[in-house]
Amino acid sequence: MISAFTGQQIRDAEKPLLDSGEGAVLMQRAAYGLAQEVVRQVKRKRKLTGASVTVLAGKGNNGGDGLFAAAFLARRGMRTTAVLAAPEVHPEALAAFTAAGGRTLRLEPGNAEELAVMCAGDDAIIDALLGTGARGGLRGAAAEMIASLQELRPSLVVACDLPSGLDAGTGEVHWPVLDADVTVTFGGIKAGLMTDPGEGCAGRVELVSIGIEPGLRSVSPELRRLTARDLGRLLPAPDRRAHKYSRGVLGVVAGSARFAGAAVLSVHSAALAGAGMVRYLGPESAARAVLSRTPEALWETGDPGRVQAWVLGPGVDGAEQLRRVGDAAKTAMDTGLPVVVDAGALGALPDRCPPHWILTPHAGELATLLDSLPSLGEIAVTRDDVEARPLHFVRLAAELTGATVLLKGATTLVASPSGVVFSQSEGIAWMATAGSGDVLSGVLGAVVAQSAEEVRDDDGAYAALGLEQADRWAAVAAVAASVHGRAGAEASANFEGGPLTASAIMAGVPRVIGSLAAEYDRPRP
Ligand SMILES: NC(=O)C1=CN([C@@H]2O[C@H](COP(=O)(O)OP(=O)(O)OC[C@H]3O[C@@H](n4cnc5c(N)ncnc54)[C@H](OP(=O)(O)O)[C@@H]3O)[C@@H](O)[C@H]2O)[C@@H](O)CC1
Ligand SMILES: [K+]
Repeated sequence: MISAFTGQQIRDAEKPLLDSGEGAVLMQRAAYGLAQEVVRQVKRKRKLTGASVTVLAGKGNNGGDGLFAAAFLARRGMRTTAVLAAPEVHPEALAAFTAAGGRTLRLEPGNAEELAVMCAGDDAIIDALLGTGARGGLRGAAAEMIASLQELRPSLVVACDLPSGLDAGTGEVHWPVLDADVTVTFGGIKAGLMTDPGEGCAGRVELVSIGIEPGLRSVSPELRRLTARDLGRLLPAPDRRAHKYSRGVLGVVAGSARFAGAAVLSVHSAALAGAGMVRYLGPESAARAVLSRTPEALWETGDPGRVQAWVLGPGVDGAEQLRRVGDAAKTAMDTGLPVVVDAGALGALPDRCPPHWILTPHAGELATLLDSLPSLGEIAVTRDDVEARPLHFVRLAAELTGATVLLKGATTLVASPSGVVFSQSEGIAWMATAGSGDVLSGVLGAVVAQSAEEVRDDDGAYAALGLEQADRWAAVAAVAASVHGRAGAEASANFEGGPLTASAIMAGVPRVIGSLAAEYDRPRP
């Protein structure tokens, strides 16, 4: 599992080392790691000697890291320029930079655009204006220069610790921000690099170890991300004694006469993601479409019989389907079954949900959901608000509803009611397509139905993540989000990176699950 921390958590971990006089050593390690990454990137395109690099240096230690890194690059034969964005910058770093032969220019009111044009053609730019000590975003000439550079699209931007203007803890962004190709981050990954909009500005994230890591081991991370290895361990797989009922039976209330496709996608995805059986509840017209795509499913017209989990809501429309949603929700509440609540069912929630109810809104649906909660008071939340502060709002929704909340997006966040948050980002932009969410609901339903026992087992794979039982449902949802994202990314790769349909995402699910199981060397069923 990858852990990410707030700027403050990182600074707290640094403190004992700073107090014992090791600050300069930490900075050297950070600067060396940063310089090495620039070397690697530049060498992919050309010879290092004579290549040009400009470091944009702010007044704090982030600027210090950048200047020390540039001094190293000057000694490796690169043509180095420092644009100093403050009257005073880190004095030792500046001295090292000048001694290595670097050229310095001062950013002043009036020369921002000229400097941007000058360095936009360089082989690399290091953004070392603001780091974890930033309050708010770039201002004045620095903001002007960054805005101009962003328009000029430089060929390689390496952010020092984090792109300047990004909040290290929340991922909230104070524009303008220069999009990085690579962010070299020190000591621990900053949470703002694993949640939007920050993650969208950070490019690839490289972690450089500087020696503070032992101090972070006992810290509860701000964000968690499951790796392929975690997924291999957590994904359910049947054993030899399995039968279809023990495997996880999923009840699905989805679709309607108008939106039959949502039911088709949700049910078929659940079947492909390994549910032992899927029971479908809906009108005859939708049921016909469901059964023609998934003959394995059962159309339930009366009492649906036993299930291990429910999916409620994709494509539901009209009083009849809403009544089925209400009936299933009541049964689930009475019997303690896990439920995935999507789309049309999000408006039919009880006042308080348990953590094994997983809500799956996108940003607009989350805004509507929050607005409908009396506990939020008079505050109105819009889709733009959620998109600007997804980590804040997904946590708030989980806290106020009591449910686990999965917020769909380029980076998918899943929050437990107590505030444990997972962030998965395997998907690709082509997945923002009609029906993609219906596929996720089916995959999640199948994973939930198969995992319920494992989640409750205090010696099981979910417990091994070190989470309380109520928080483990967020990990279950993260597993499904990751499978969905990987299926989309792999399907697009099969089309040379081309566009996707929801059906193509769905078709990729079994292969992803199979290859992830292999990742953990788990015997195949
Ligand atoms: N600690 C360590 O040993 C290690 C730290 N490391 C590195 O240090 C970075 C953190 O350094 P930092 O604490 O100096 O903060 P940083 O972000 O560089 O500068 C902020 C300064 O700028 C100012 N300022 C604030 N907001 C502003 C704004 N919007 N616009 C303009 N100015 C603004 C503010 O000054 P003030 O205005 O308060 O006088 C503040 O002093 C960290 O990201 C990592 O790269 C690594 O080397 C590993 C070892
Ligand atoms: K920076």
